[in-house]
Amino acid sequence: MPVVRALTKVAKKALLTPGCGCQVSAVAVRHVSFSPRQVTNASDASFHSVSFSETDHPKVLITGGLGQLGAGLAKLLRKRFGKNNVILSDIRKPPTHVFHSGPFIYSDILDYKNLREIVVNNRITWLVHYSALLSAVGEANVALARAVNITGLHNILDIAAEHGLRLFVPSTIGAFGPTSPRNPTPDLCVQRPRTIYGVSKVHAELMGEYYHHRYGLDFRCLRYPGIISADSQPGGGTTDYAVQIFHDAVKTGKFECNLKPDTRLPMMYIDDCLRATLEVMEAPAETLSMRTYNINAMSFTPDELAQEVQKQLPDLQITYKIDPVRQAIADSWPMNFDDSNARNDWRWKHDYDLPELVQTMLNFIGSESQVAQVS
Ligand SMILES: NC(=O)C1=CN([C@@H]2O[C@H](COP(=O)(O)OP(=O)(O)OC[C@H]3O[C@@H](n4cnc5c(N)ncnc54)[C@H](O)[C@@H]3O)[C@@H](O)[C@H]2O)C=CC1
Ligand SMILES: CC(=O)[C@H](N)C(=O)O
Repeated sequence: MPVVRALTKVAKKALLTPGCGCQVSAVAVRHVSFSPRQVTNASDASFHSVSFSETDHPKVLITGGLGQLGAGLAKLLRKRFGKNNVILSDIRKPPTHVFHSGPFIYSDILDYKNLREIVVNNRITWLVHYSALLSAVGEANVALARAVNITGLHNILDIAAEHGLRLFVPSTIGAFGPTSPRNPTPDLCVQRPRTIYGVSKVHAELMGEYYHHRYGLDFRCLRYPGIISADSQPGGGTTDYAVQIFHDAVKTGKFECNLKPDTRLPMMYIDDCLRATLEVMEAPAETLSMRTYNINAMSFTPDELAQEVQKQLPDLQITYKIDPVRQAIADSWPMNFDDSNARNDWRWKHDYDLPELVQTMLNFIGSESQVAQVS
């Protein structure tokens, strides 16, 4: 098999070369990295990488940037690294305010050559890979979820390794399953998820860690809980109810919940999630004892969330109409997340607990709805 032979030859060469990706220091890792795909495609494989010393700031590409989290992350990173150093990308047309807030580019993660062109032409040094189909939409379209979440990830990994990028791929509480310890769920335990979303995320964790050890890829991964945001809509997950309740409470005073009242899941306000992402990306490599970390902030049930919202909006009426697909998923996920390794290694600390989350969401959505009524 020529592919295997070529790989073996190059791997041997790399192992004999000082600074091979296997046991090198963090600095060397950034300078020497290679991708199996480039090696097998090009006979004169040159292991190009852009080192951070060439630029003052990282040059960041965010894939899947028009979802719930991407625009918020772009805003945070642009504040830190400059507007033009952060490129948002997606396959959808950006809304006007996003289009005018900084560089946006079309990028389909299933198109390997186009991705490579973007990385090369823009001298990208950090890649934040947000494209994915989430848990509920993934179950509704398994073939597409498999393509985007698994084939797409392979493209991302190869391009990141080939160009010496620092790569962030989020994982999720959904990477665990019914046989995992659920209360609390530690970083290292049985992971046998029952959704294509979860399976693809375990695959991403393992592939990223493998590329780190095998090729020196600077892979970093956080397992996010359900993320709650006021100014962006969730993309079809099991935890979406915890965003929708705020919008419905303010707009109609009624909310129909698709999970049972006692379904406990780990959750986090978006500002904490995005800050954690920046912090782990900036953490010195020697502080990271692992490449995949749980992060957490709070854990609540629909009933507990509704009671907290009712402290501010006492007339809110809650009814329950259970979605069997989402309920089965939620019942297999962690109830509480143990994030002590993140807290110890790189000093992760959340700012928002349930009362602050509820106050912040209601303030934001309430003021938006007042503006809408005036105009
Ligand atoms: N929002 C949450 O509660 C959590 C999110 N995560 C992870 O964080 C990441 C971002 O999540 P969200 O923003 O909530 O997701 P989302 O579902 O809101 O957005 C995903 C984006 O990926 C894009 N996309 C789909 N196919 C694509 C393709 N072929 N090429 C390029 N882009 C494509 C979509 O157009 C969409 O804008 C995902 O990887 C997700 O698994 C993890 C745990 C919790
Ligand atoms: C927790 C997640 O990964 C996401 N919000 C989902 O519910 O699918």
